Amino acid sequence: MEDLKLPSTLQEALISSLPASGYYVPNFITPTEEEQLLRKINTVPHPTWKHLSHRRLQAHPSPLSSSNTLLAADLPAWLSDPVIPRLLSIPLVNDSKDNIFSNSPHGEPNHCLINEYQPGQGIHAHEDGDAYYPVVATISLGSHIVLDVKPKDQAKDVGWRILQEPRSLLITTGELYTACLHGIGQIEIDEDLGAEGITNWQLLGDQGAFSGGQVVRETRISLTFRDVKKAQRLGKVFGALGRR
Ligand SMILES: O=C(O)CCC(=O)C(=O)O
Ligand SMILES: [Fe+2]
Repeated sequence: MEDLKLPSTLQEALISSLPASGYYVPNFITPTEEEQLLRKINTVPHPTWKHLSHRRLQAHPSPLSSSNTLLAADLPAWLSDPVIPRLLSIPLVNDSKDNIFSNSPHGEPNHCLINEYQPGQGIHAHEDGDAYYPVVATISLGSHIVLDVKPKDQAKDVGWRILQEPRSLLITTGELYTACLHGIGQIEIDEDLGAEGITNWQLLGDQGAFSGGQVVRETRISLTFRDVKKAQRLGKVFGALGRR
């Protein structure tokens, strides 16, 4: 049995050097769970992947409509279990029943984007916008990656680098979601890894794997779980059409 050591509250996982709030949990899933997820993701029928120039992606249960509405449906069980219950099991603070999605419109994630990056691929600096409740829970599979974060306010000449190990969970919310941009460099080797440049260095599960200062990327898959604010059940959509 592979043991998981989850933090007893999210405060233990707070990345304190970042604008509020980012949380990092190494080894959020086991190697066996990682393998099972990768197998599922890689055996979905080919058309499910949307190919972009610098990555490919799947949207579950489906992509958002042009008005940012989700056709509400359950996430596939292989994607939601055990990840979502585990995520919701971590209290925000001591002696609280609240978790990171307690105040979101649906009380839990209803959407998951799966991004795949080959070494040398990335995603330009962007914000995730207001289609979603401002919490993103990202699980990394297959390889580490560095997420670059900077304030939207260009006058602020600062930035942070978050190292995401395989099997880790990163939660971005608060100011980090609303006032910052995030992106992933299109490079094959991450360099300058260490306590100086990596903002979550003290929270890593295996600092030793990165202490040489540089690591070659392999194929990395991210699962980004979010709560889409506008979600409509199919019955309601048809009902509305019928009334026209
Ligand atoms: O792959 C990641 O970790 C980031 C993906 C991302 O920023 C997005 O899908 O909006
Ligand atoms: Fe994003």
